[in-house]
Amino acid sequence: MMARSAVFSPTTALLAFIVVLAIVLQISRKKRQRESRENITTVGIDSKTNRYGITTRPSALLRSLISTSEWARDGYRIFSKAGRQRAFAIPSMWTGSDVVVLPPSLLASVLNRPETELAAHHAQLDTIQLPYMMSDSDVYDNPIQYDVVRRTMSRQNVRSLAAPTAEALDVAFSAYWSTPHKNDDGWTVLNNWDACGKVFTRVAMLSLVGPPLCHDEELLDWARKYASSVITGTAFINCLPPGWMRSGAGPLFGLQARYYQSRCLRIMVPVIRERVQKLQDGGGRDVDDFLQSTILRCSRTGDPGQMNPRRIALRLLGLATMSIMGLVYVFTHCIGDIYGMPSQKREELLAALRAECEREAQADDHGEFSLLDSTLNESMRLNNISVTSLARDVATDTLHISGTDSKHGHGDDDVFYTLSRGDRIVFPTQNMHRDEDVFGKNPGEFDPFRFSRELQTGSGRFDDMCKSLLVFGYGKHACPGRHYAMQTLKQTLAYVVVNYDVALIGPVDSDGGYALRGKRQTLLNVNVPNIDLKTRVRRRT
Ligand code: HEM
Repeated sequence: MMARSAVFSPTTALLAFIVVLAIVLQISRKKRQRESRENITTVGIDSKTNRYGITTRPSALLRSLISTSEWARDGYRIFSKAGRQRAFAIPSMWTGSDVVVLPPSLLASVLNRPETELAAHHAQLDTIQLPYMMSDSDVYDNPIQYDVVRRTMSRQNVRSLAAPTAEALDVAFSAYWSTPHKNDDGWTVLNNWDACGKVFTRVAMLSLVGPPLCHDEELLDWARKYASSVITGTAFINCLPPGWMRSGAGPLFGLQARYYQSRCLRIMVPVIRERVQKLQDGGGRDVDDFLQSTILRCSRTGDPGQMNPRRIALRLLGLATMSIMGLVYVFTHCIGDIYGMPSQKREELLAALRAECEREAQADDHGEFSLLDSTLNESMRLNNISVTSLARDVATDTLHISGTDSKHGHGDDDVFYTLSRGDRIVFPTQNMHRDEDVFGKNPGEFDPFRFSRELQTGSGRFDDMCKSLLVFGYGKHACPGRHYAMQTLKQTLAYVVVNYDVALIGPVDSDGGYALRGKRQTLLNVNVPNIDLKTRVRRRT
């Protein structure tokens, strides 16, 4: 009773009222944007007028916190599907106005436009809100570390990372997935998110900062916490309306991340300083790792400020965060998908995966596409980090985009969209990934054989499926870490399947499957991961 009355006290109610009022005023005062765009219907507001009224804008933006997923699904069904390919818009608190959702047919022509027309930078920063979490703006405004990823993690180069990654995985699983928590019956209870987080932090830090830093347990712990707090901080910051409310309250949500960042820097900077010094003294030419490549890239700028060890450490920490969170998000969902399947199907899949791992271990030549890839692709297809993605901002006063509409079935009509500076465009990736016309029947179901089956039929549809799988983006800003990410995910999945029995803890259906499988919560544009899911794991060998 006491706790209840404290929550609903008059002071709390007044405070809540003031906060809501401030949000409404802030949104209402937002600079006048064009109320409606020709040829673009806004889903989520009065469909007859397709216009915002005095109260509809704040209310639509507030509703976007819980309705974005539903609006994107409706918009995709009505406007974007293959038969139609029209753009639509959805109100979003993220931008404090509408975001324009373009149809899949425009992917290639739009995402390869020059930055002077459609800019990725600001929209990407808004996706992970780094300015609130990182103390040096040059790190994200001038991301020269991306060049190092492009070069060292190319398809050809990434193979050399497989052996050290395998070693790191063995150390990580032995340390984090087994004793000392083991019960008498050999099972260990783990929090899925944390347990996978620890494994991937170790692996990612090995590839990015190398020894001795990647063996420092304290640093690994801070780096994992930093990555996690960037994700949570971003989710909350994006729910604040842009403008004074976001810039005022955003730093508070970034405080935790900044604290973890300072702990990481305290450990990283002295080691990086030594490396920089060695290089400046003419030594260290024989060292060939990601850290060294980053230092060399910084030195090539000719700007002494780029050789600041703290700045270099932040560049690596930013990349580590992108890697850790991407890998952990994908893998925790994959564990949920595989071990949440109905028991008979799960056992069939595990047997097939283990047989494949055994074959691959013996073969010199690894298959181009395997059941491991198929399982991971299928899980990534179903578990998008966000509802819409690949955001870009219009960087010219007016941008014309031409498309087609085949609504009436009489061939394609040309359609022109006119966008203004600052308008944000996105693609409906979550709905594209669940499109029956592309991925076949039961597109909402986890079918780990889906991709490998299509490949075997040789129908050619497999190529279309892959082109429509946008987990790593598309075009010139597509993820440069994707080859490394896929290789590492594959190695990790093989390791778990071969070495562990895993069971999800939670309600079970009559078919032996996890009763809550496929249930997702979405906050604004982000699909919130289930960070409370617990598993029981037992070493098989
Ligand atoms: C499963 C893991 C990962 C996923 C799902 C993922 C996803 C993505 C996506 C969708 C983009 C494109 C964003 C856009 O177009 O706006 C992207 C960009 C990027 N990713 Fe990843 N990523 C993952 C792992 C990694 C790793 C391991 C690294 C580096 C070691 C990395 C580094 C980057 C960088 C630097 C960019 C920006 C590229 C640019 O703007 O030109 N990612 N990632």
